[in-house]
Amino acid sequence: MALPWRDRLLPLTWIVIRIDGRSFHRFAEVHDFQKPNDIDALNLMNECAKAVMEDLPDIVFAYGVSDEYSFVIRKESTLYGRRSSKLVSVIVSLFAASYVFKWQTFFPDKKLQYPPAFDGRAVCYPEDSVLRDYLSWRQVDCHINNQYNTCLWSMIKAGKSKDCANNELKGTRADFKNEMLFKQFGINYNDLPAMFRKGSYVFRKKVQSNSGGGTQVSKKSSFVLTIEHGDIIGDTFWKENPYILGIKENL
Ligand SMILES: Nc1nc2c(ncn2[C@@H]2O[C@H](COP(=O)(O)OP(=O)(O)OP(=O)(O)O)[C@@H](O)[C@H]2O)c(=O)[nH]1
Ligand SMILES: [Mg+2]
Repeated sequence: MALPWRDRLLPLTWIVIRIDGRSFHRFAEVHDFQKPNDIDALNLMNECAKAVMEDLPDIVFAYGVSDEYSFVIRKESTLYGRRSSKLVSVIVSLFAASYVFKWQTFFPDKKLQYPPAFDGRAVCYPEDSVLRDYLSWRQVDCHINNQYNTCLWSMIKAGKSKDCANNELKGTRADFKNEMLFKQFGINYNDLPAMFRKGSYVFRKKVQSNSGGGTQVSKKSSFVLTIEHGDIIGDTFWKENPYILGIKENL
């Protein structure tokens, strides 16, 4: 048994717990997910992330793509004594249980064929800028994979074998793929849903409301767990929402 202090994550650092679906290549096949993106499956992932964040307020942000989700726990958190095994296992099991619990809502006509499983790992990021770099990296990965898979499945749907399509795409650049999608398949890549191109993120959105009446109207703000899709690379998103990570410097 690991000694508890060995399991403790470095104090005052961002903790990122990344979970990933186990053998989701097979899971997607067995459950006949749309290729390359299944809207219902992605929405189900997003709702599971939201459920995890509802349960654990110390998670301030989550970013998800395909079968993975990264949960960001605030620097000052002392949740479960910052024990890695406890944090990872609680988040993974809560996510997997939510996936089964909510399955029927997203797939009312599909039976869940077997229990899904997720793995998880914890990484600490002491610097705010490195946490932002991590999130940008996951979003770049989403873009690269999605652009590749959109080309691949357009070619396969047009009659090419998977091997042949993979060979044709090997080593090609982003602009080549964009042009191929447009010229051969009439797809303007930028018109595809942002959820496919940019992934999804969950955070507590600040909403302003008026309270009181007559001359006593005052603005009140509250925070609502929200799922959105868009750019989190660069400063714009974080400048517009500085309260999410509480990072004010260097913006
Ligand atoms: N058709 C379809 N497949 C998806 C979708 N989202 C995820 N997947 C599948 O899930 C896989 C996720 O990739 P990985 O996590 O690298 O592979 P994995 O099969 O889950 O294997 P391990 O994570 O190593 O256990 C993708 O390669 C797809 O096959 C989707 O929306 N539609
Ligand atoms: Mg996986």
